[in-house]
This record gives sequence, C-alpha cells and structure tokens, in this order.
Amino acid sequence: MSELPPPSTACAVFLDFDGTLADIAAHPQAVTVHADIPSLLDQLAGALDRALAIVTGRPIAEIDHFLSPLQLPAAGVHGAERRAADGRWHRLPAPKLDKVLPALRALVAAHPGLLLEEKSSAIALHYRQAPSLEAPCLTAMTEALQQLPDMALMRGKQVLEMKPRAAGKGAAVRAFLEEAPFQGRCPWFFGDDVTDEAAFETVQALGGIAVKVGAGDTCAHHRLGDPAALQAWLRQALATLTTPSPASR
Ligand SMILES: O=P(O)(O)OC[C@H]1O[C@H](O[C@H]2O[C@H](CO)[C@@H](O)[C@H](O)[C@H]2O)[C@H](O)[C@@H](O)[C@@H]1O
Repeated sequence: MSELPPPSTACAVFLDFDGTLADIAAHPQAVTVHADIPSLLDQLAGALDRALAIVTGRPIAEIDHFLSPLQLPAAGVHGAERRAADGRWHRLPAPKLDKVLPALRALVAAHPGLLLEEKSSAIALHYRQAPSLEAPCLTAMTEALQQLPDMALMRGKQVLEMKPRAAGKGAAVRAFLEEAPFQGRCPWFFGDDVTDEAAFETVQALGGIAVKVGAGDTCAHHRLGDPAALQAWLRQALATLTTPSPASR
C-alpha cells in the first residue's frame, strides 16, 4: 500500500456508497449519511468541473434519497442503470427475475431474519440478521442462477447478489470516462467491497488511483481505514483544490 498522492483539479472522483460514504448498518434502510456530506460532495464536484459520480449496487433513486437534495451522476445496480452527467439515463434490458422470485420470497418468508431486496435488474438476498443461514441462501441463489444464465452471482457484505453479467462497476466507470466532464481526467475510485474490485482494476489500468476503504484483500494500491477517514480525505481534498496556490495569489 502506498500513500495517497494529493488530488488535482484534473481528477475524476468515483465513490461507492455502502461501507464507503456511509457506515454499514444492520439494515439497508437504516443507513445514515453524515449531515454535511451532500454539501461537501456538491462543493467537491464544483471544484472538479462536476466530474464526481456515485457507483453503487443500490438503485440510483436510493442514492438520491440519501444525498437529497443533491443529485449526482451515478451508476446504480452495479452499473445496470446509469445517469450520465447530462442527465440522460442508460439502462440494460431488465432480466426476467419473475422466474426466480417466488422461490426466493418463499425462503425469506420462512426465515424472518433474511431480507430480499428486489431491484429492477438485480436481487440481493441479505443474511446479516441470520448469518447461520448463509449456506441455504447460497444454495437458493445458485439454483435461481441456473434459470437465468445471463446473470452472475456476487458475494458482498453478508449479502448474495445476482446482477446481469453485462453490468459491472468497471464498465460503468469506463462509460463515464467516455463522456464530459469525466473524459480525459485521471480516475480515482473509492470502494470497500469485493464488488468494487472491477472498478479498482479499471482505474489502475487507466493510470488512475484505486482506494480500498476498510480492511480486506484488494488489488487497490491505496487504503483508507473507514468511511470517517474517507470523509476527512474529502474535506482535505476540497480545501486543497479550492485554496489558491501561492503563485496565483
Ligand atoms: O455498491 P455499494 O454502494 O457498496 O452497495 C452494495 C450493497 O450495499 C447494501 O448492502 C450492504 O449495506 C447494508 C447497509 O449498510 C447492509 O445492511 C448490508 O448487509 C450490506 O450488504 C445494499 O443493501 C445493497 O443493495 C447494495 O448492493
């Protein structure tokens, strides 16, 4: 791991949400975002010519809710949906999740500790409140996957997620980087989870900076301890980018 270099106004910043901008909570809706985060992100985006985006497994609508009133460029559902900086939406075709939902709903109904998140193009089966049920959850998701060959299984933090094979955080970052205001900038990606590794690989292959937030194996060359450390870095980055250099005073 090496020390983070100072940011410059030529960066594009990409931020994961859960475990990165916000601490992990007992339930997906129990997450809280520090009160000054929307304003901080808005100011930082301003210093970067708006080249700042959220790249998350959640639907973009949920990110808008947590960061309200701020609406940033965003990739949601692991890249299955994307709102570009010009406000245009890009969505992969919705998979036929109806084929597998009844069996997964039945599993969750039989075990109140489990939680099923039904997204437009993905399904997340959470077992944070019932960790002993990880194995049956894996069996159920593996069986479901056999009916949906265009979907892939990912293991997140106490969650098993099924998302379109064509969707990924690396591809989402590449898509942003083909468009203004991201194009031509040095990409920085901050994430905490195995689902962020594809984005880490992508930005490092492009000469950018990958930052793992928290513990765990990673291909990222840089690390911050936790979401609080990221928030401190964001505040420092804003100060660095908005303080005139001595030469320009
Ligand atoms: O890509 P991310 O922004 O990191 O989103 C990944 C998944 O995060 C959420 O689940 C995780 O966070 C929850 C709240 O802290 C926690 O309760 C859960 O155990 C974690 O797995 C979210 O619910 C998923 O939809 C995201 O895909």
